[in-house]
Amino acid sequence: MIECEGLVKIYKTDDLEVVALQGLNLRVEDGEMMAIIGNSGSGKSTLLNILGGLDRPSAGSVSVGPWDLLKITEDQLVEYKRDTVGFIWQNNARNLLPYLSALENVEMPMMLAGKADRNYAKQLLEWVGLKDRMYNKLHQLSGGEQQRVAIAISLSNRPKMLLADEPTGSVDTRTADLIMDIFRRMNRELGVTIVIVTHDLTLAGKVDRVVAIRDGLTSTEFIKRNPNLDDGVVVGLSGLQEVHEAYVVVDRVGRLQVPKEYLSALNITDKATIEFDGERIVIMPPKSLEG
Ligand SMILES: Nc1ncnc2c1ncn2[C@@H]1O[C@H](COP(=O)(O)OP(=O)(O)OP(=O)(O)O)[C@@H](O)[C@H]1O
Repeated sequence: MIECEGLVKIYKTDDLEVVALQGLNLRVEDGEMMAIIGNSGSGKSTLLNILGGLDRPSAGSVSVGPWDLLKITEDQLVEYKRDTVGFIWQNNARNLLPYLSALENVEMPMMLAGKADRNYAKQLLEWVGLKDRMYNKLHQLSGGEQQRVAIAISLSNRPKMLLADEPTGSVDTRTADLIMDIFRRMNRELGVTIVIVTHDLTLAGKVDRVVAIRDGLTSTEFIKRNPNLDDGVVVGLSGLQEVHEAYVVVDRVGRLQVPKEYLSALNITDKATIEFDGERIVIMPPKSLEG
């Protein structure tokens, strides 16, 4: 479904260039539900905005299904966003209309797209657990309930891919669990491909595959050892590693990212020695050329 290779995004301001993505590789299969984690500023939102067609890549290649997002025209982009992508943000509720009911809020984008479908709108609200609240005005709903209305809206165009940027960032743990259950259902029953960007490792631990981004590059992949086990409680990165196997990502030309803390522990700055002993590849500080 998603293929990024050597994806680069440079933000240019008057006197500054920020390289937010520096040649990122990522592949997401059709029907997969996965998470992207990474420190603040590592490029997660940039990647999601590019995948959602909200921002243009600078170089490299990125495609979603049949769409090449580097070459796509403005008109095609409108079509792509309308038909392929569903988007969920942390504070979606601010994009909702408080004086309309939950149902009217879900119907509104359908009407704007010329595809009004009251029954489907009702079904979506039922799916997100708001069957009994669909006629309530938005302002009568709690923050968590509003976030679920937003999820229903993101599915109203029957997207093939759902992109969620910190979807549980402003709700409590119980609501976060509920939202994850909704995602899982949408993924399993409707086959929607789901990409979740999160800081929350507990949340990330609930999906089968987690990709970590560091400095605008995919650095590590965590793959669940037993995908049939739904969710053990994951606490911190070590928790993630208990349920998931961690792999360093090696790109097509053999590049991989060595964690900064390993490099600084060995005082490796710009060069290293690399040796192959038949079984392992060993990276060491450069050998002195003298003596
Ligand atoms: N519109 C912009 N103009 C200039 N620089 C930007 C812009 N958007 C993002 N950046 C920079 O690009 C880098 C990646 O930002 P991005 O928002 O993708 O990170 P993130 O991993 O989503 O962070 P967070 O978890 O804090 O949201 C950062 O250095 C950021 O300052």
